[in-house]
Amino acid sequence: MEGMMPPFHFLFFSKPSVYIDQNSSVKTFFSRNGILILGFIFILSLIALIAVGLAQNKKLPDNFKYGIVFDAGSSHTSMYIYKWSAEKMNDTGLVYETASCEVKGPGISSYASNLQDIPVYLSKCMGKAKDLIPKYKHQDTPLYLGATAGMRLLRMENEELAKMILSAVTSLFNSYPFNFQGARIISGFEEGAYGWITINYLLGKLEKHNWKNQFLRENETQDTYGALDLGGASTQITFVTSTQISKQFKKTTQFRLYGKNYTVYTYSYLCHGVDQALLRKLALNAKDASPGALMEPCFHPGYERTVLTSSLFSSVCTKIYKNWISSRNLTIQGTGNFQKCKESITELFQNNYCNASYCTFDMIYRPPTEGHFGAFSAYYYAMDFLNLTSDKVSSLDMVTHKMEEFCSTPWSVVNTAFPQVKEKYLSEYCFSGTYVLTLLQKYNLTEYWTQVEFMDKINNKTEAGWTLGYMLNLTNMIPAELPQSKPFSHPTYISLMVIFSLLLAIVFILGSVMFQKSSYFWK
Ligand SMILES: Nc1nc2c(ncn2[C@@H]2O[C@H](COP(=O)(O)OP(=O)(O)OP(=O)(O)O)[C@@H](O)[C@H]2O)c(=O)[nH]1
Ligand SMILES: [Ca+2]
Repeated sequence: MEGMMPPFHFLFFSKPSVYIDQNSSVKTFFSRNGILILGFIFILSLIALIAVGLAQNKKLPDNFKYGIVFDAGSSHTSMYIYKWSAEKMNDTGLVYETASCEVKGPGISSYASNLQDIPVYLSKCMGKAKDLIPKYKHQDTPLYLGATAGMRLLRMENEELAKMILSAVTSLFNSYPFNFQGARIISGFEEGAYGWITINYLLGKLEKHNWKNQFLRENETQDTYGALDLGGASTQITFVTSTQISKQFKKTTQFRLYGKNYTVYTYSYLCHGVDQALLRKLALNAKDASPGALMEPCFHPGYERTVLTSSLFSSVCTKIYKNWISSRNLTIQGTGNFQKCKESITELFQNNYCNASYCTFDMIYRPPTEGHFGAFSAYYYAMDFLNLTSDKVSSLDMVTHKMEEFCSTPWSVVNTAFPQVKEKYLSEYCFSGTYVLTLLQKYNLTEYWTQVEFMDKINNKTEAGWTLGYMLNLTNMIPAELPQSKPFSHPTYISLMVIFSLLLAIVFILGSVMFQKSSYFWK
């Protein structure tokens, strides 16, 4: 019987078999105990591996980070609180808006003559930030305030006053427990560029994963969206261009994001925001007004608004018209005529021209527009209210027809139909809708109506605007190079480790058994 295969239950540490030679009892003792020890080590290793795997994959308490940005615009100030997972901060699209707060009152530039009111103005939203962000995160939460066109205009008029407003904000924000990073006037160039970053980051256009969770390479990324922002005092247009632009124009910037280079054209037209445009239009037309009255095609028939003419000329954007009339009361009377309204708005743009290699109005060089555009702020407010967003209305003719109908509707009818809408907004939708169409036409974008998407909150969460891009940039949250992707996800890695360790252990035990068996065989 010597040399025969031992029964399989030998593997399970049965008594030494009867096949064993009496002389080899010492050897048998060692081999049996060796297998016992190996088996023990095997079970221990298995338990350890499973424990490591489970511990590693245990859901960790959420480690979120927060950032606060105040957008101090010309017409009003808003606060946005952003939130993201600390582990995934370099992925795209993962930072989102978790809360926002509308500061009650006008734009911050109107506080030039009452600086003492700035703490009251901002403290309600700051209180909200303190309540919403967990206390132990306050010190790590960056806080920024960026002021835009309203403050740019004030700085042109009185630099000292603009500085005093920012100092008042700085001393207030320094008294809060957040990591305050400064209050400043951002340039129109930054406003356009950060708006472009925001929408492309949120739309996932900067880098993409394919189905294997690998990053797509340079020429495989999706086309980016151009960004159109229409504020109260300025408007920005920003898009990636393939046109070779002479350096002298200084209107482009290079971004390297997630390993890809972008040549981005951006320009901010000061005084072309919707409030300043209306003021310029009224100031321009006031010279031809019969004493005390101004007929206005951009307001509904039956609408009346009385203004002091000096208020029309108080802005830097309208000062050039100042000498034409002395200050008096002026009653603006709506006539509700879309075509006339459009003609009068067209007068606000000078020298519109576009050929194959460049376009311009107001003598500003612009390469021809390319691709899709996301239009936000006042573009969205007007077109959304009028139900004229490009996904609802397919042709420019339809838009024109609807605008003609809306502008000619008597004010009493409009006012009764929308009692919940603020009078300022409601009375100006005919003007702002017409202004949006004219501006898009000046950009040569109305021919491609369906390529303009009017957007508000992207992914139903995060408002389109410059603030998110500003914070992403200042916190270095968008890497220049593509992050290296790992071949396996963490759970897959742990599972594979367990399986292969098990296999190794089994092979090892089987090997020792076989070795032992073969030693019987050669006896
Ligand atoms: N209909 C409507 N209009 C709004 C709303 N919020 C702001 N506006 C108006 O839309 C215009 C543009 O507003 P914003 O985009 O906030 O402008 P801003 O940031 O204050 O101005 P800039 O400094 O030029 O960027 C202004 O005339 C506002 O009064 C809104 O919710 N609905
Ligand atoms: Ca703005």
